[in-house]
Amino acid sequence: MAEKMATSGKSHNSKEKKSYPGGGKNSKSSSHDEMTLDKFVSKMLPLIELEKEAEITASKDTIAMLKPEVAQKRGCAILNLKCADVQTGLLGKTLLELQPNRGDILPPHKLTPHDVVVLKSNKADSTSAALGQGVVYRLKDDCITVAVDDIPEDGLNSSLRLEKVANEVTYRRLKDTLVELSKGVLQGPAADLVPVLFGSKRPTFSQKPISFSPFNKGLDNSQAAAVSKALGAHDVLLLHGPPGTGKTTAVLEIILQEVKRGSKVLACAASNIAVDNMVERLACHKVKLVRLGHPARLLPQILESSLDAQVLKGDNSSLANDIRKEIKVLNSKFLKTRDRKSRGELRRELRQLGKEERKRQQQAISDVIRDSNVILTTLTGALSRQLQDVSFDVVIIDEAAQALEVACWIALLKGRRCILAGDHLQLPPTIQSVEADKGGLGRTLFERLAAMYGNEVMVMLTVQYRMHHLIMEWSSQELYGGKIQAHGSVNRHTLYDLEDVQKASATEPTLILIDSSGCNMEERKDEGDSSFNEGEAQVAMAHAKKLLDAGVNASEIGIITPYAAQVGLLRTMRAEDRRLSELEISTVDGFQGREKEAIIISMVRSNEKNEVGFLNDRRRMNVAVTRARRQCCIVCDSETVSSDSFLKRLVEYFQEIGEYYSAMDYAS
Ligand SMILES: Nc1ncnc2c1ncn2[C@@H]1O[C@H](COP(=O)(O)OP(=O)(O)OP(=O)(O)O)[C@@H](O)[C@H]1O
Repeated sequence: MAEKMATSGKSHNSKEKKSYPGGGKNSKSSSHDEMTLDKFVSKMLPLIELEKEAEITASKDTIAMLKPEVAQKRGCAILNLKCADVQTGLLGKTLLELQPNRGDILPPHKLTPHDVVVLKSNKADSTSAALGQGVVYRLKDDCITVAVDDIPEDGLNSSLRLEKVANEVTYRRLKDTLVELSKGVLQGPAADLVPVLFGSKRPTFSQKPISFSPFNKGLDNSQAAAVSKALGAHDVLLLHGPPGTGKTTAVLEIILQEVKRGSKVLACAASNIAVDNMVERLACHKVKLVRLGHPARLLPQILESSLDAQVLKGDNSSLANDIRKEIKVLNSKFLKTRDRKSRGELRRELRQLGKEERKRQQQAISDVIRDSNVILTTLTGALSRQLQDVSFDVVIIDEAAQALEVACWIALLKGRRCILAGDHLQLPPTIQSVEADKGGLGRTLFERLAAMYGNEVMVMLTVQYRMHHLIMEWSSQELYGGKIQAHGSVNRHTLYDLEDVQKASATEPTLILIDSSGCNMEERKDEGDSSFNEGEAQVAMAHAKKLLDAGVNASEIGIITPYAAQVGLLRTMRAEDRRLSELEISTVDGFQGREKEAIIISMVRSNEKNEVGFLNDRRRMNVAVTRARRQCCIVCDSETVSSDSFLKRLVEYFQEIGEYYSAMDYAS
């Protein structure tokens, strides 16, 4: 039976995959890994369709099947809204500002900026047509602003509701990319790259190592070697960054070096937050960069670097500004006009002006793109029309091991060379459709190339800046061929080195194993078939409280558990003690890419059959353990989890090197 995790009902590819610590030595592909371009396109097209269907079904399940009031309770709809203002945003979009009809603030909801939403009349039933569709642009406690392409013809004066819907644009872009990949690549910028990435032409590197004068004087040897190898790559390099090894630091140096030698760079990642992270860290260097993407989707501190902000500063946009002012005047007229004929005329006029504004804006956008050396965007954002016909010397993808291969191709088709940074030994992208997952949609390009070319194209960073060496050692030995070292700044750091933290039995150890075996702490299942373990949850909380008592800040502690029901249970317990409000409780997936000073892992599984479910995915436990900087505490039933040899070695390592407690002693 499929296990339920706490990723909004998403399922993960949990099957064990072969790992390549540092890559096989020039290992040419096995027949399983051979993938021609044609095979790839014909395999992926139906899988993307399956994934799209799964997402649409999931959103229909939550909204169309529910009464609007229930949908609102679940946070995926907001009822009883009124349209308080209509404005024009960049590129001729219309911004509708919606406020609650009753009360001052919006009811609790789960809508976030960049969600796709439909606007309906409040009275409409689930099958009624929408007044319009748009993207959440801005959110405040008392209003929500939605960007729509066209002003709804009617209904804005009535009471309204918003419903979240599946985002089909992404899937359309993925499909368009596959079609593009199958037909036009022989002439495009990536014409020489494509055969290398599909194994029909071997990758090549410059004969001599490329020397460079680093912008970041603190680069370690492995980072410097990786940058040199990247600069010498004629087609592709995989930059393998195990947890905490400064992968983004190396990526930024590569970007700066590429710009220095005159390259035009496209820098991408799957998530907005990872792209913003690069923008923020590049901002202090004098490099001409632009961040593409809807302003509502960017961190406030990088808005200055956004395309929209830069376009506004450009000469070409002043004309567009005048047109926008005119549109605003007409818009308010439109809102007040009741007469059908006059409304029709106004709408025609608005459309015409919108068209004119778009033309001017396009010109302003082209100017900014042409003048920038580095363009940063999400992978799907790389297909936006602003980048049509723009090509790059190099495409750099951060977090590439968490991106769908098809999504990577959106960016890759625009460049002659590519650098992919990531770690295929951490969790891959989340796939909703079980069939698409089984079919291989979640297999990343990073993983495929690591399997196909191994060390021929891969370079690994080997100094990590996060974990005490004891936390790192297990992961390094199990997954990275024992090649990782802890930097001196973290090698022996402890919780009690932190300001205001006392040396105590809870804060002294680096590794702790709290064993619930024989303590009558069996797992149970909730109605949704997700596992939980009340005894373990109590023990995990008890340890968190001991840390608080010794002076550790709640915000520096994280509890990680793979199961949705256990996350729910722990959060309920957290709500009972105000001191714990900043304590973060999440799934492994929720913590990927992040860290805490102290991590408590609740494994949950405790049963007579010794079943461990998806705990046996090495990547999941690798991510969980390596989130910890100074202390990692595992709560588990050692007997159950030791039925898996990988987990057995983990338990034995903690037992041998760390402090060992029985859950019984601990709870008491
Ligand atoms: N050469 C270095 N010297 C000192 N500190 C470094 C160095 N390289 C990276 N760091 C530090 O290590 C931390 C992680 O760096 P970075 O964000 O680049 O890593 P990452 O590999 O992208 O992270 P993650 O492991 O979360 O994917 C940062 O605090 C960074 O300042």
